[in-house]
Amino acid sequence: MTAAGDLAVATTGLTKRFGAQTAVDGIDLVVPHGAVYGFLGPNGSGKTTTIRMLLGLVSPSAGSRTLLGYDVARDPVPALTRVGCLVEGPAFHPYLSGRANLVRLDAADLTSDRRTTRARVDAAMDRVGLLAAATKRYRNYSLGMRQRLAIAGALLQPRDLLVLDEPTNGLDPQGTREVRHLVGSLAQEGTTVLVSSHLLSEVEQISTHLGVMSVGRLVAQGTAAQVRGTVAPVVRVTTATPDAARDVLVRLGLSGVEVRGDEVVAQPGDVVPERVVEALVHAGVGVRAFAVTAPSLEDLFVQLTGEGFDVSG
Ligand SMILES: Nc1ncnc2c1ncn2[C@@H]1O[C@H](COP(=O)(O)OP(=O)(O)OP(=O)(O)O)[C@@H](O)[C@H]1O
Repeated sequence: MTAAGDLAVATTGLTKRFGAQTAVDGIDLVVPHGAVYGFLGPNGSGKTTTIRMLLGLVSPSAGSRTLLGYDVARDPVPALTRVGCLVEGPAFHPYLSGRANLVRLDAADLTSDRRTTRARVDAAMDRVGLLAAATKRYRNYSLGMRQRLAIAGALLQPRDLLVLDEPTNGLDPQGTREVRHLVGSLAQEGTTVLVSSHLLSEVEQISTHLGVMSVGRLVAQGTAAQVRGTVAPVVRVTTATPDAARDVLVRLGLSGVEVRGDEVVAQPGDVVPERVVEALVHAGVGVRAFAVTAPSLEDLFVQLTGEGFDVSG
């Protein structure tokens, strides 16, 4: 058991009820220092509510949470001082430059040192690759640049932990790549990052750890490899007649049988691969390819949450 002090984020039985609805149901988050923790789940599964509790923006109905070893309820100032966050994004002024917007944002932070504002603003803009566009008006920024500016806003002070709620929501593929790249490089410098998303493709390439939410519960958590290991292997059959193949797999007793284009994917359970191939051939299904593989992240989420995830924007 790891002590909370060794973890960047730890929660115990964290719960939030809204009236009769339990939006977050007793979750125990474990985010080690240095991790990029992909906090995944379909819309409405409780990610934002969890993040708002972590940041002290709403109080939990039950349970506790620590950030960087400090209890958020008891010691909010030390807990939150070195935590940068992006939740619903700051409101930037369209007619001011990116730099002027960050100066305004810094002025709103009562703890910041005015003498160093300019240097910190430029360092943050440089960090997110926007220094060359510092004097450009915000309204002329692309979506990716706007989001990078928002992340720069979270970097005006030194941060050990960044909490980003759906940072690529609404971005085009180019903007998504920019933000993903930025998160990856911040992590390489040693900042722990908790990043939420309902889109698999956004976080799977950069996450060292995953937590998967489904209807308020944390249904899987661990290193990316551990989480993948919690689910069973899948068989994949590629064929010109996927519907016929699906019927064979269902008759054989495979579970989670799903047709995806010319591929049929299922969990074999106790049915050995030889038996599957034999039954397909016997039923006259032309098999182009057959494989037993570790589940893709998409398979994983279907198994864990019972829902398909959006694979892209
Ligand atoms: N202030 C509130 N009052 C009542 N219900 C709320 C409130 N905030 C969230 N909820 C409900 O709690 C559940 C979880 O919402 P939450 O926003 O945390 O999910 P999410 O996983 O972040 O989804 P999304 O990606 O859509 O934000 C939802 O059913 C939502 O309607």
